[in-house]
Amino acid sequence: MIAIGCDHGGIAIKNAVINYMKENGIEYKDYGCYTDESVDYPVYAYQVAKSVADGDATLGIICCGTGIGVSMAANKVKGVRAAVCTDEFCAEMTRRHNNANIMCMGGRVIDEEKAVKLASIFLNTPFDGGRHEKRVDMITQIENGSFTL
Ligand SMILES: O=C(CO)[C@H](O)[C@H](O)[C@H](O)COP(=O)(O)O
Repeated sequence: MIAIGCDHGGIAIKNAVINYMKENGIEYKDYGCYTDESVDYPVYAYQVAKSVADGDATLGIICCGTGIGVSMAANKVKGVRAAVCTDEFCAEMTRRHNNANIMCMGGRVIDEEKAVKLASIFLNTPFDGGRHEKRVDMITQIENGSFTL
């Protein structure tokens, strides 16, 4: 299951990504928001992040105006590696190298077509492992307070 959420700044691209997932039979849970009324992005970022961190969702997508606010909030949840992506290369590399489990996008930065393209790449690209495994483990150690130089 893919967890997805947004604030008012990201609702148009979130809806486009939801349409893509519907068309492709991808199971998802939409944590809101559901209108373009102004809301507070941490409310939605937190719910998607929790869903991924708890193992309910395999991956998550969160959209706000820039993608930055939701990524900051999501990355405060233990176990989350959320990446802001604005292009195809980053959407691919953050899965292959960082094993990102959440992608964040900005509805005031990219259009709906680009958001769908980035989502399809993010959802279909596996982690490369290998040398990247150790580096991702270091991120987890920083998170746990066990990282040493
Ligand atoms: O958190 C953000 C910026 O990093 C998001 O883009 C929000 O969507 C944005 O701050 C909302 O702004 P608004 O002026 O309240 O619509």
